[in-house]
Amino acid sequence: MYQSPRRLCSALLLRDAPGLRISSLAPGPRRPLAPPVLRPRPASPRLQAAASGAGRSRPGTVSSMGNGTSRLYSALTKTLNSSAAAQHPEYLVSADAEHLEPIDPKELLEECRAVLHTRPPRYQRDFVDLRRDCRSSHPPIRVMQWNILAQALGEGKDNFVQCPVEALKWEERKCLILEEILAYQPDILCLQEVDHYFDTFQPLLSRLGYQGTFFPKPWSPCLDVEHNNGPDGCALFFLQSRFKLISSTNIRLTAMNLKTNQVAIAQTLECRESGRQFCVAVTHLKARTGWERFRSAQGCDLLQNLQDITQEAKIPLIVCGDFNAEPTEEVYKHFASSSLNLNSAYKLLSPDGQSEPPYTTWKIRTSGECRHTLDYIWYSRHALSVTSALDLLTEEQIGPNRLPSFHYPSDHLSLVCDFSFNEGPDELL
Ligand SMILES: NC(=O)C1=CN([C@@H]2O[C@H](COP(=O)(O)OP(=O)(O)OC[C@H]3O[C@@H](n4cnc5c(N)ncnc54)[C@H](OP(=O)(O)O)[C@@H]3O)[C@@H](O)[C@H]2O)C=CC1
Ligand SMILES: [Mg+2]
Repeated sequence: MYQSPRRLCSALLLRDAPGLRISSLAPGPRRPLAPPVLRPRPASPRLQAAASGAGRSRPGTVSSMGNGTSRLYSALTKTLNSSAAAQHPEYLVSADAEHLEPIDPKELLEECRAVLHTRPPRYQRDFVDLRRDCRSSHPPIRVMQWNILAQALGEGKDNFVQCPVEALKWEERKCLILEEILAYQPDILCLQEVDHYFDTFQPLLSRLGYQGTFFPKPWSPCLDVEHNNGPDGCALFFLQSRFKLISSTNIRLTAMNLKTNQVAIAQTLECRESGRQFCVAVTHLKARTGWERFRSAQGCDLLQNLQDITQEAKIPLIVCGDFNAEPTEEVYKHFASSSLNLNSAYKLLSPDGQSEPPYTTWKIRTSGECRHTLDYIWYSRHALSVTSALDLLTEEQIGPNRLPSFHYPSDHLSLVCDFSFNEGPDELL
């Protein structure tokens, strides 16, 4: 397959030919690139998963011990029964991850692919190399931003009129989401619309070596949906092998001095390799047209909180979010011109580095087609550099029925960037 010099290796190896499985994890640019391995579809994908030596664990991810296949099978099937969290709405009480056995990411990926074997091939997205002069001696920090679509909203409220209900079945959609996370292997994962934290993402991701935090919306619209799985909210995960948690703040955003239904999580982390500290935040601002001033006020409140947490920008910052705002909106302009000195990472994919992508979400509702740029990864431009970013899906790949679909689990695309700390005079704010 041809790849332009700026393209790095294929990230999600998902064009399964009939009778063949493609198996490999997606290394980022800092990792040696292994081409996809095509091999015959095994009689038992789960046995194959246990036996497979293809792919690589990332440094810091844990390897399985003993009978990985059966443990993994039980891990995944356990998450299929998700009513427990809805029956026990102690949303802020975390499961005791210490007692859960580690999972090998390769095995979980194979397990997901086995569940998804009837789905159409997923599309490949490539990392675009943005390194100008990368002087960092430490491995980059990979950050994923993703509104994964709350299950209750997708099935009960969103009205994706061109998306068949079967495409939204949680048992399979969950595996599509996990497959995407496992393919890109982020060091930091910032999610919105998470309504399966305690029964799915927290237990599975903690077994992959992540530490997670969840902050639900106070009045989640999910709770209005029959058979909901609890409130949706923001979740922030980081790899414990790479970072140490220094501080964590759950923020209920205010607008015009009133508490709102929108939230954020901000954490200060320390890199274990370099000892450098930085702050990462995740948020999901108020949706819908007519709420532009409200979003703007929420953005100002978040910026104020981040000023305090970063000690007036002394600590480098990464902010991920579904801002529900096009770049023309006031809240975007507040972020672009803040004294925190932020840049939006995905602008760097444009030829002049000045334009946001044409869309990060694309869906068809009863009101018609909704194609918008709403999701962003902001970063401290003087302290950090974006060394690569995952390209978006093309219109053709997204398809005429748009998102979500049988081959993509959310109406929002994931954004993934690799960051390095600037070394030298640039890092001074
Ligand atoms: N019980 C109570 O007293 C209260 C209950 N509520 C509940 O909360 C809800 C509002 O919550 P709030 O957080 O302000 O919600 P938002 O307006 O922020 O939207 C909530 C979700 O709806 C999605 N959405 C956006 N546009 C549409 C659309 N056109 N059709 C369907 N879904 C859409 C958004 O997805 P995306 O971001 O991907 O666009 C978002 O995740 C109320 O509808 C009510 O159900 C709220 C306050 C009090
Ligand atoms: Mg939504």
